[in-house]
Amino acid sequence: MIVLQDLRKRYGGREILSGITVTLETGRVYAIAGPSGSGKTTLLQILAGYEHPTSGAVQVSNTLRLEYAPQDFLLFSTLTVWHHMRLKAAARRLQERWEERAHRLLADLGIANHCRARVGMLSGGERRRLQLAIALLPPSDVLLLDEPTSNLDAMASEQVWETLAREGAGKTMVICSHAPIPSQFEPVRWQLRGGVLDVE
Ligand SMILES: Nc1ncnc2c1ncn2[C@@H]1O[C@H](COP(=O)(O)OP(=O)(O)OP(=O)(O)O)[C@@H](O)[C@H]1O
Repeated sequence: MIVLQDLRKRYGGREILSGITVTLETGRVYAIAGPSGSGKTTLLQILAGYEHPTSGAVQVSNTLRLEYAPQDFLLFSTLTVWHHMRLKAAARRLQERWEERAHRLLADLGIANHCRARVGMLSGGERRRLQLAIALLPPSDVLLLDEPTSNLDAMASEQVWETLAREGAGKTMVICSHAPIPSQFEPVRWQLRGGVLDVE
């Protein structure tokens, strides 16, 4: 379980998040929509531990394994797709059969044929899918996904949602997206507006 208690975030004099209190239940999917600049990424970064709130509390059980797929590409342009999977495997100390799993994820996401390509050569949509494959590679309990289908056409988006439905089964997922999240996820739909989170 993840609990946010009166969470506030200010940048300079501006309050981006204005007192968010919510409980995220294990195994549920949370879809966060909201206008550009409303603070969706900021909220995900706080959940991921990349940003600190200005005030309020974030309680995340320390047994939970979180993986975060950011909106910006945190990738190395001179390394290949496979190098990135290898780096993630090393960072998470994966041992058994991670290569097999990595190949399957890349295939499911439609980028297996780019395994040996340098990331600098990939399109925005291919980078987006690599970013997701990296987040999905290790075992996890919570997936924090920022715009998982941006830069993707309808077919590639479909591949992403299918992969997330399979790989995310039983996990808590928090997904920020301007695109609608398929109803098969039965998401709790939130709107972030004016620093406040409303259930739709
Ligand atoms: N490190 C920072 N320093 C100062 N301001 C920031 C910082 N990070 C974000 N902001 C500001 O906070 C606001 C919320 O940004 P955020 O990226 O969280 O919005 P968002 O809802 O994810 O937007 P989008 O839908 O366009 O991705 C924006 O006005 C942004 O300029």
